[in-house]
Amino acid sequence: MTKSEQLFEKAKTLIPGGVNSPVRAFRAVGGNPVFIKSAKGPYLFDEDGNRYIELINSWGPMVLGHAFEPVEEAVREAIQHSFSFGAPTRKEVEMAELITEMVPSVEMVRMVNSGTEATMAAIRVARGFTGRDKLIKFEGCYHGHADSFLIAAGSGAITMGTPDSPGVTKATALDTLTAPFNDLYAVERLIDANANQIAAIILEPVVGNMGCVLPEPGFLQGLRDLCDKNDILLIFDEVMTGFRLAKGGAQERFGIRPDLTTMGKIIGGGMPVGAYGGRRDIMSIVSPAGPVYQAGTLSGNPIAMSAGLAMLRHLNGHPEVYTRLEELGTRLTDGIRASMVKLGLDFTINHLSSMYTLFMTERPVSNFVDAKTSDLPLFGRYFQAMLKRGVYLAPSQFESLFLSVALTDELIDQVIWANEEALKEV
Ligand SMILES: Cc1ncc(COP(=O)(O)O)c(CN[C@@H](CN)CCC(=O)O)c1O
Repeated sequence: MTKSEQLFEKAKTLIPGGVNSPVRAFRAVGGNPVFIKSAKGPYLFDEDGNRYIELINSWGPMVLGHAFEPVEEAVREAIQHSFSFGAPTRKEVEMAELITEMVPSVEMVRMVNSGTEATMAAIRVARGFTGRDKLIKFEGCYHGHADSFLIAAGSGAITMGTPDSPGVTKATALDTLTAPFNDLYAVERLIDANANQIAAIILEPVVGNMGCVLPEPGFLQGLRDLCDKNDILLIFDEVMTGFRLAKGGAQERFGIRPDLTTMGKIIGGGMPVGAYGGRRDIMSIVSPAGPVYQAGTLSGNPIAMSAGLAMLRHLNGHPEVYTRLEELGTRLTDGIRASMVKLGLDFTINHLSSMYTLFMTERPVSNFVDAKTSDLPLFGRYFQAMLKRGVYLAPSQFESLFLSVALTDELIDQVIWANEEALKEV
C-alpha cells in the first residue's frame, strides 16, 4: 500500500469518509485521494513523493502559487507575537481599509473565518435589514454549508448527490426559493409569487460550483434591476471570484454594484478567513453597532490577517497578475480546444480568466440542468488519466479549476499534452 492509501484507511476510521471536506474524498472520480505533504509554486507533493501540477490551488486561495514568499514572511513575522488575542488589532483595521479600497461597493466589512460564515451572516443581515424571510438562490450554486443554502446546492453537495441535504428542516427550506441560473423570467415569477417576502437574491456572479458557468449578457444587470424595483438586496457571493477575476472581483469586471458581498479563499492567503460587507446603511445594523448578532472567537485572527494582508497587498499593487491570469487561462483553454478538434471531440469548455471547466457533454452549459448532462463516469476516468500524468484537477465535474501565476507557459503546454493523452485514453 502507498502511504496515501495507508493514511486514508486510518483516516476513514476516525474522520467521516476520511476527509474534513467531502469533495476531497475522490468519491466522484474513484480511487483513493492522494495525501498532500507539501506544495511549492505550481506544484503539490504527496506523501509518496509524487509531484503534481496544481490546477485547484486549495479551491482558489493560492492564486500566487504555493508558499508565496511575501505571505510566508508575513506569517513568520506575525507568529513571533503569539497567535490570538480575542481583542481588536491594528491588522484588522488595515484589512478593512484595504478591502474597502479594492472593492468599492464594500463600504464596511466584518471578518469571519470561512465563506460559509460570511454567507450565513450576510443573509441574516439581509433579513434583519428588510424584515423579510425568504431568499432566492440559483440551482447549482453553492454558498457554503449553512442550512439555508443546502437547497439545490452545487459543489460537494451535488457531487455527493445531496443537493438538498437531510437535516435541513422543512421550515428552513420553505424560505429558500430557487431558480435556474441565467433565467431572469423565473426570478421574476418567484418575486411576483412571493411579493414583499424576499429579503435577498444571492448568487455566484460567475459560478464555480456547478462547474464554471458564466452569466449571460444582461443577467446580472437584470437581477440588479429586479432587486431595485422590489426592494430586495442583491448579494454577490464572491468567495471564489473575489480578487481573482479582477482586483475588485466579478463586480468590477461586470460593472454591477451589489448591496452585500461575501468573500473568502484569496482573502486569507491560504489561512481560514471569510468576510462580508457592503452598503454602510446595511452593515450598520450588525452587532454591536446594531441589533443583528454575529460573532467569532477567531474572527480577524492576527496570523490570518497577516497572510491575507500580504496576499491582497500584492494583488492590489501588481495589476500584471490579472493580465497573466488571463494569458494562462486563454493559453490552456485554447490548447484544450485545439486538442479536441484533433481528436474529433466537441466537449464544452466554460472559461473566464483563470477559472474554467471542461464538461464531459457536448451541450452548451449555462445552468445546472445543462451541467448535469455531463458523463460523470467519463469525467472520473479523465480525472484519473490526468492524475496519472501528474496533473491535479478538482475531483468533481461540478467544480471550476483555478490557475495561479506560478504556472508557466511550459507547464500549461504540459497540461495540454496530458489532457490530449488523457482524452485519447478514456
Ligand atoms: C462561492 C462559494 N461560497 C461559499 C463557499 C464556502 O466557503 P467555505 O466555508 O468552504 O470557506 C464556497 C466554497 N467552495 C468550495 C469549492 N467548491 C470549497 C471546497 C470544499 O467544500 O472543500 C464557495 O465556492
